[in-house]
This record gives sequence, structure tokens and C-alpha cells, in this order.
Amino acid sequence: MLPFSRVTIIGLGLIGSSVARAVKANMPNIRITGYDADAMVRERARPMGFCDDITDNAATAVIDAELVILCVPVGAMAMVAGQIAHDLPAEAIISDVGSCKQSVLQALSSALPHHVIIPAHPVAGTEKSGPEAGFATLFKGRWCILTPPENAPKSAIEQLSTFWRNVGAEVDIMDAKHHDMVLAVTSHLPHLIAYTIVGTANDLEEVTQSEVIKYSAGGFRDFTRIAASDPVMWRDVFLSNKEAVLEMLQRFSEDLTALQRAIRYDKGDELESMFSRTRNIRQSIVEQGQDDAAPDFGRKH
Ligand SMILES: NC(=O)c1ccc[n+]([C@@H]2O[C@H](COP(=O)([O-])OP(=O)(O)OC[C@H]3O[C@@H](n4cnc5c(N)ncnc54)[C@H](O)[C@@H]3O)[C@@H](O)[C@H]2O)c1
Ligand SMILES: O=C(O)C(=O)C[C@]1(C(=O)O)C=C[C@@H](O)C=C1
Repeated sequence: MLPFSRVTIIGLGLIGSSVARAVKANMPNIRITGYDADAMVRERARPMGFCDDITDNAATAVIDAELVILCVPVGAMAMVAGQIAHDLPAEAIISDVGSCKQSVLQALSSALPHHVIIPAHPVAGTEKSGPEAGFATLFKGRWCILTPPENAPKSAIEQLSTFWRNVGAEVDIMDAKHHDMVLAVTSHLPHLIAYTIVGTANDLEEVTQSEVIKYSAGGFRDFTRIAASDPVMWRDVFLSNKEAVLEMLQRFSEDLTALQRAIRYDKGDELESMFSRTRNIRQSIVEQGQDDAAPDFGRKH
């Protein structure tokens, strides 16, 4: 049984186009309508064929939708919800894929107070953007976290869970505040660190840009991949999840100061014991079934 027969995707970039492609691959009988605010994106996406129809405005895209998924940067959720409010069918479920959940829940609840809202976050992505970057297997074996408000109907949560399971994801349900705290440390802080370290290396006067490129092996190269992530998306993530990110950043800089002191005062034992602890954490992540190979890291199976 298909959970929905008509789905609308707003925002046809990496995640929106991946959702559409995954639906086409796994539930081909679902009719997909798409919309993107960027006319060039709409033009490029049409011949790619992952939507049955791409409209030229947001309101038209939702007219007969059973499920609408907002796949736009988190700072744009409120505006899009306002644009579709008048035309969204009363019984439609509204969801999203944003990387932070409290701000999105607030934005959607105030623009659409009478609709069923179930925010979601597929914890899967890459550093790339745009409809060309999407692919159908992105969500395979990855977690998709749903953060329904307390009054969300169980049947709607179940329908959306089935939708995500059918595109290959494992579903977890969490309170939005807790989600934002967990993701602040597992995703947002690592991005902030990558942006910082790549910027710092690039600014060093004693090291030329060509040396940074030439000798960027191993660890630094991994940081440059993360630091190439979409600037608009990440600007919005940090501004929307400000409280949790600042809290994690505070703890991180205290731990960094402790390491700094250990280096300054030749406390080799402290350094070794810290690095042994983190090595064990990595080991237990791998043992929990998450693949050791970098491209698959974070997958459930
Ligand atoms: N990139 C990742 O790794 C990743 C992973 C999980 C979740 N997310 C979340 O998914 C969402 C989309 O990210 P993405 O990586 O697909 O970005 P993207 O830049 O590839 O795509 C976003 C698309 O939204 C469109 N858009 C922007 N404002 C709009 C508006 N007002 N109305 C309609 N369309 C609009 C843009 O034109 C663009 O095509 C974000 O909320 C992000 O936090 C991203
Ligand atoms: O693999 C990557 O490139 C990602 O950054 C993906 C990643 C993450 O931090 O894990 C980024 C943001 C999301 O909201 C979910 C997934």
C-alpha cells in the first residue's frame, strides 16, 4: 500500500531532487509535483524527469497534494509556508527535511496553524548542491528523524514513517529540542570546525595557497570536503540552531583549552589517554554496524 498518491516537493536541490528520485525508484505510482523559486533550477530539473510536473509558483504546486515536503534552506521555510497557506488542502500533511527542527516547527505552526505538521530530518547528504547532485539511493540505510508535535495524529506519523522507510531510511522519532541538541554536536559543530580550519590554513601568511593544496592529504582533505558545503544552507543552520550550537561550542573550546594546556606542559599521559578514549568511541561506532569506509559512514547497515 502506498502511503500517499500525490506528493509535492518544494525546493529541487540536492535533497529535494534526491527525495523525488527515490520516490520514482521505490514508489513509481506516486505522482510528484515540484517547484523551486529559482527559474534556472526549474528549467534544469524539467528534463531530468524526477517530477511528473514542475509548476512556476509554489501555490499551484500544492493544490491537490496529500503530502508536501519543504526542501529549502531552514531560513526560507516560513516564507514558503506563507506562500502555500491559502491553497494547501485542509487534509494535507506538511513536512520538511531541514537540518534543525525547533525553528522549522515554529515557522510552520504559525503559518499553517490548522494543518497536520510533521517535521523530518533525513540525516544524509553531501557537500554538493542543486538538482544535478541528487541521487535515488541517498537515504538508503540512513536515519530519518521525525519530530512531530505532541498533537500530531498517530496515523499521519505512521504514513510519513512508511514513506521514509519505502525510500530506504530507518525512522526514529524525537522531540525537536532534543534533535537540535544531538545534531548540534554530531553535525553542526563538525561543520563549524571544518569551516574554521580550512579558513585558518588559507589565511596563514607563512604557508602559500599552493602548499595548502599540494600537501592537503588525509585529515585536512576530509575537512575541505565538509567546508565546501552550501554557504546559504549552513548560514541558516547556525542562525536557527544558535542556542544548542553555542552550548556545544562552549564545551568544545573548554576541552580544546585542556588539550592546549596538556601540550604546553608536556602532559603526554593526558594526551594519550584522551586519544585512546576517542579511538574507542570510533571503534564502538564501527562495531554498531556503521561502516568503516568514509562514504558509507553513518549508515545504519
Ligand atoms: N545538504 C545536506 O547534506 C542536507 C542533508 C539533510 C538535510 N538538509 C536540509 O535540506 C534542505 C535543502 O538543502 P539542499 O542541500 O537540498 O540545498 P540545495 O541548495 O541543493 O537546494 C535548495 C533549493 O531550494 C531552493 N529554494 C530556496 N529558497 C526557496 C524558496 N523560498 N522557495 C522555493 N525554493 C527555494 C533553491 O533554489 C535550491 O534549489 C535544507 O533545509 C538543509 O538544511 C541538507
Ligand atoms: O556527509 C555530508 O556531507 C554531510 O554533511 C551530511 C550531513 C551531516 O552532517 O551528516 C549534513 C547536514 C545534514 O542535515 C545531514 C547530514
